[in-house]
Amino acid sequence: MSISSSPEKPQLAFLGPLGTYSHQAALECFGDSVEYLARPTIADVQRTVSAVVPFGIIPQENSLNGSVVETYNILRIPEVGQGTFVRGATVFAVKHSLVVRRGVKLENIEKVLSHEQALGQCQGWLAEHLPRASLVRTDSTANAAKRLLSAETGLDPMKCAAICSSVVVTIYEGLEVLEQNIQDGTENFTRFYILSQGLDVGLPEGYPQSIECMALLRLQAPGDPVKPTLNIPRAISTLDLIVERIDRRPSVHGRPFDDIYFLEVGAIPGQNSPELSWRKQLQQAVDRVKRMGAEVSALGYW
Ligand SMILES: O=C(O)C(=O)Cc1ccccc1
Repeated sequence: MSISSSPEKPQLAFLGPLGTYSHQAALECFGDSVEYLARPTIADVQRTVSAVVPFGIIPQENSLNGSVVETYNILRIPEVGQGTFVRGATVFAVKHSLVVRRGVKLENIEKVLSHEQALGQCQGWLAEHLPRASLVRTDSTANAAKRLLSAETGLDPMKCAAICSSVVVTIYEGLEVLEQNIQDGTENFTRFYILSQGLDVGLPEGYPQSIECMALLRLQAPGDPVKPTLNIPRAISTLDLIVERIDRRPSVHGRPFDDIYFLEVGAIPGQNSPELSWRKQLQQAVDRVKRMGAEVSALGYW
């Protein structure tokens, strides 16, 4: 669904429907400089980024609940780092509400619907206030809220609640906020990656331009099972870069425990040679690790 129709604005795909945290984070970053396109899942956001829709935003990590698994699963696919690239990161403060159909009381609630991240960020509150409720995963928080309004079989909306932003009650008629700030901590932030089609497309107007100094790498042991397994810690130290975070997901090759590593890296201060761009320095580091037999690709720079 688009909420603006100016044809000259570039399009940006986000995890919809309207009212998700992805939507709010995107609005905070890009305001009215892009045309927003809601997609039903995080995977659909990545698939939508193309020559026609050059930008996307996907949740990457939450300060209470950790990495967004669906996003890291997507970062495993070869298309990321070839056509689609990570071009930036932004942090958004997340405050969850318990939202119900108007009139539903806490004692009526048997099921709580939300994105798995939101369910994880509110587990303490749920254990204390709704210990017997069953938890239902949805593709997004605002999708959970919308489902309270549909006549879905197996879901009695008068016995359900959604965890989402209180913003949804201003978008979808018939809902109300029962409880506010139910996340397990006063501080709760989600970090999002900005995606673009191609590496050299300029980011939308208004997005803070900065000197590139970060990158996301995907690192994996070689595919040939007869070769000795790559020493991952040694490969990481051979990069000789600041490693700001490491994530790990099972390999798409299907070899048990042969994981894919994701590294956010930056240059070591003072080691930058001024005549070499960050991308060239990174390429040299990647080549060093490739010579050790690793499969490495840069999934983006910012
Ligand atoms: O479902 C949403 O609203 C999202 O944007 C994903 C998400 C879920 C919970 C916290 C932050 C982002």
